[in-house]
Amino acid sequence: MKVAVLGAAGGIGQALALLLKTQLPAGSALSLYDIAPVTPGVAVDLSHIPTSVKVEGFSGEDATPALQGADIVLISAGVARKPGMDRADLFNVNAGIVRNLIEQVASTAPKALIGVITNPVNTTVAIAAEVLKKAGVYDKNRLFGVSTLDIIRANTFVAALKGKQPTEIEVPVVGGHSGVTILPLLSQVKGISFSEQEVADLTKRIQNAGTEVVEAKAGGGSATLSMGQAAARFGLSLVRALQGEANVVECAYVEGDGEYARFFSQPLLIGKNGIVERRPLGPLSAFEQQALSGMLETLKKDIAQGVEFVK
Ligand SMILES: NC(=O)c1ccc[n+]([C@@H]2O[C@H](COP(=O)([O-])OP(=O)(O)OC[C@H]3O[C@@H](n4cnc5c(N)ncnc54)[C@H](O)[C@@H]3O)[C@@H](O)[C@H]2O)c1
Ligand SMILES: O=C(O)C[C@H](O)C(=O)O
Repeated sequence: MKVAVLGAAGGIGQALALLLKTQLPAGSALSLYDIAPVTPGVAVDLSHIPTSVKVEGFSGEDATPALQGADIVLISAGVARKPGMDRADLFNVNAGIVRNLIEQVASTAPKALIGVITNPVNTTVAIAAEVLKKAGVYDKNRLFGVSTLDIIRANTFVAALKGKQPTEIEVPVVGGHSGVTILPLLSQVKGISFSEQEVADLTKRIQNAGTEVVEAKAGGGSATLSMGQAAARFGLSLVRALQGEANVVECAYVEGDGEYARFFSQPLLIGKNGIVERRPLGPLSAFEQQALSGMLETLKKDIAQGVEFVK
């Protein structure tokens, strides 16, 4: 099993690489790439941790040496928000970075499962899909926008509010990954009920949690450590699915049947060839139904921007 991390010298990339070095199955390979010259050094640093995971690091303009034989590619290359910015403000820089890296994935690891972390995810995943399509290698079952951070945040905030262990809680979060497009399905959390006020407050907090971190870091970037953990959870789920484990289910932002929008985050059953089944959202409360219809215009606009960029 080979996992490549693109953007590996960054805040997310380094946290993710550390978690993968310590948690990938023995015998795996971890391949780190970043434009920054420190990247081979990050790999040497990690290589001193005593696990049976081989680490290599590559820097410069060419990502392909890192991508040779990759089964999974996780992409966090790009710029992060500063206070006062929306994720959409990152489009001008990150759209080109994602296009360039996906072109290299298309030529070097066309069968890999790809997880896009780089923001704005609602748009960068559409860019990735169009680039892969142009290269003739697009498989909608193998491309994922990583929205796991919304889920782990939701689990944390619900557990804190209700005096539960965070590990006992699993909140499905659907839609997209920015502002109103983030929709936690609190009505589906087993064994817990919420007042209307709690639902309104929790939903808002989960939607604004990225901004909470950006403001707290005061110009020093956005979520990196919690995102590293979220990306590791998602990446390790992909690993388990590729290894043939049954019942691997994660929410992620993927191309579906277009019922709500072309790309939409929903629960997915993942197997050896990527997505096996897109699971329905299940019953929604009136609040959730309203939030779902309210997000669609924004989400569709974000997606169209990505499609237009590649045309
Ligand atoms: N999906 C999510 O839930 C989520 C959560 C947090 C952050 N993010 C996004 O992830 C991205 C990275 O965040 P970060 O905090 O790690 O940023 P960072 O600035 O710490 O790291 C980004 C890395 O990308 C590298 N890079 C830039 N251009 C590159 C290129 N062309 N090729 C290879 N590497 C390149 C940089 O050298 C840097 O090391 C941002 O776009 C951020 O908004 C997404
Ligand atoms: O908020 C950001 O800009 C980063 C990330 O998307 C997050 O949710 O923390």
